[in-house]
Amino acid sequence: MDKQNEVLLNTFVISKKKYRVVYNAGVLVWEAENSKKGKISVPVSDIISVTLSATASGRSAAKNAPHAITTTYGTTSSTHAPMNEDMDFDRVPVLPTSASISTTATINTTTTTTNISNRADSYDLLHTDATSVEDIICGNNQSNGNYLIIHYARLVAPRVCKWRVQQLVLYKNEHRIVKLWYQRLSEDIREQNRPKNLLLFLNPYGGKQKAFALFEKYAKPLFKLAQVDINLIITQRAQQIYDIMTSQTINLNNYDGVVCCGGDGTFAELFNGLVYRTMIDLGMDINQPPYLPKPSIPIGIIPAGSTDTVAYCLNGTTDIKTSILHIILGQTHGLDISSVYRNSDDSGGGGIQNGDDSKGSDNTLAGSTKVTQAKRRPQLLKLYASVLSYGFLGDVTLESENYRWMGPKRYDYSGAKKFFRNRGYSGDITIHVENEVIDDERVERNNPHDGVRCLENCQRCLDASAKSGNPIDCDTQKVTVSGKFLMVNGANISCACSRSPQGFNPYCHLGDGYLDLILVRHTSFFNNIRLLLAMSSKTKKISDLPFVEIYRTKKFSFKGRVVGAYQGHGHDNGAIDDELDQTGTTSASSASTNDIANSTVTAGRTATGSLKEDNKLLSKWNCDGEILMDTNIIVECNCQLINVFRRGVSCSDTSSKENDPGVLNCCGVCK
Ligand SMILES: Nc1ncnc2c1ncn2[C@@H]1O[C@H](COP(=O)(O)OP(=O)(O)OP(=O)(O)O)[C@@H](O)[C@H]1O
Repeated sequence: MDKQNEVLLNTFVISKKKYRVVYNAGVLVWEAENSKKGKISVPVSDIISVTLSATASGRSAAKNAPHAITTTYGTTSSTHAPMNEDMDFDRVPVLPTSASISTTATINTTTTTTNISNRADSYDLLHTDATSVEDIICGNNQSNGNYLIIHYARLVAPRVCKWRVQQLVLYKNEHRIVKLWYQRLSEDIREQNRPKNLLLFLNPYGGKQKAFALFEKYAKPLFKLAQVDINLIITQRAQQIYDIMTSQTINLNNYDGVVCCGGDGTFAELFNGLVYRTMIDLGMDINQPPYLPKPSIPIGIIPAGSTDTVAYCLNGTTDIKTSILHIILGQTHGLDISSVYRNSDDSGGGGIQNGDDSKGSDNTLAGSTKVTQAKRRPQLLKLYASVLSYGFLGDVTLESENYRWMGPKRYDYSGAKKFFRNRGYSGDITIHVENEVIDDERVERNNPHDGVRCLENCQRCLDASAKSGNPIDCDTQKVTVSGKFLMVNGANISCACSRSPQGFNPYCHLGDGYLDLILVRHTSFFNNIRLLLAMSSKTKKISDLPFVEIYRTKKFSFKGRVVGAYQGHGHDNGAIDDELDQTGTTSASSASTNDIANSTVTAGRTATGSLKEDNKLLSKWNCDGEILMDTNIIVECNCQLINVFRRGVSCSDTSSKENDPGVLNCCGVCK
């Protein structure tokens, strides 16, 4: 019979009670006989491992097998003590499954070149037929075992999106039947598209500097249970992940994925390195690439940083076990990545990828030299996944680096200092807004306030993925916004985190190809307090505040302005600031915005003052937590440029109006 239609149906004993157990069409269902308790079902895509055992606990002599770990610290190697078997596992006992297959379960961390053949061996071992694997795993005694131990992942706390490993122990006195179930489930698990070999970078320096301890405690036992080989590289310095990824010494074809254990900065190094590596492999000019190529290998993040915004937005939580489980289960989805380019007058400011700019090559603020500039591509500075922020957040990041010894508290300290100063930052922003004509009326195509969150199986992201190779021609209008801002933020994702559950905009999507540009005008100190309260609220959104504007766009450019620098005015709450707050403008046209007030000059082009003094009056861009030295930039969102291990967030709040079946739902942030 066709395997898909073959139904396994038997009675097993679970915790001394008889259960009817069915396995059909990739779903395992168990239901107590003579009980009103409901059925429990688990899809095979959530089953992590299945073991045949002679005992209900699954313990065997193999548990005591020594476990050597060799870890690469940058370029030097050292050997660790055997792995601690008594790790927190949500009280699920660690089974002998992988412990007995030392080549599989060992965390292989010697240099990548010497490691490959070992990993290949272990991989082959895992892919031999079920009987021989069973013999290896269980030993002769245990191959006659009548216990089938199944480990699976389950969403145990839907409101906070937490997943955990659960254990199901099935017993039957007929070994033949238990073995049949074991073989069938093992086979179906092997057919799942899951990573078997991962390259893992660990940043021991980020967050509370506990990444290695967290890895040992949570990641190692889970990878061991799922029989995933890990090549672990512990970083020794900043930028090392980027350097390793872009060096051709590492053969990415030997891995099913590259994962990092750290914060947003560590993840940024990883995907920057991966995209640049892809450009290098394709022989592209990495400084002025004509387009950004999609890497073929998926990446993942195990949160161990300070804010862990990316992990929170991918999984709806910064819970480390949840992230590891999603990596193990191997589902991947596209994630938008935004690219930042230098916006210098001679860069042309346009001509970046997708032919999108063939129409808009005059996207620098001065649009006069269209023909010559269209051919020049601006210089690529950096890629980011969460947010690019100018003004308040840029200054906080810049200053907080001086207090890294404080750990995550450094942001509170620097943030408070900057908050009380309430500085404003002047600039001109040109936003490419897409329009469509409905009933003879030109309306904005993308509404950032549409109330549609990015949840599991997000339709908006699925549509974007289907269209990405086939861009839709639409009417793009340039909107110019000038004035003084507390912050200018280009949010690639909602940027929610445990401290800001709604982030900048809870309706921002992970893979729709658009970023949300959030402009917070410079206003009173009282309004800043309102902003702070909204940012930390579970229900309020900052877009409800009258001094916050959100634009959904694929592209924007920014030029900072030094205001009244040589008129003897201070820039912190000075009279001129108030004056300029009122002159802040928004105009929807493709006209140049060079006609700005006489008292202002565009950064880097001051006529009388020194560049150094100008720079003091400007802010810096915070790009995924790192500082960018360029002020004048062009930003583009690249639809689903990278594939990340994530499942998407299932929404638990069924009472929410946003989750009506009729409303378009998608992946993102749990309430
Ligand atoms: N061994 C190391 N020594 C010093 N710096 C390192 C090392 N390894 C990585 N780094 C750098 O540490 C920086 C901060 O790391 P990361 O962003 O992961 O932590 P974080 O800033 O505490 O967390 P988050 O970004 O989530 O707030 C990264 O930019 C990375 O380049």
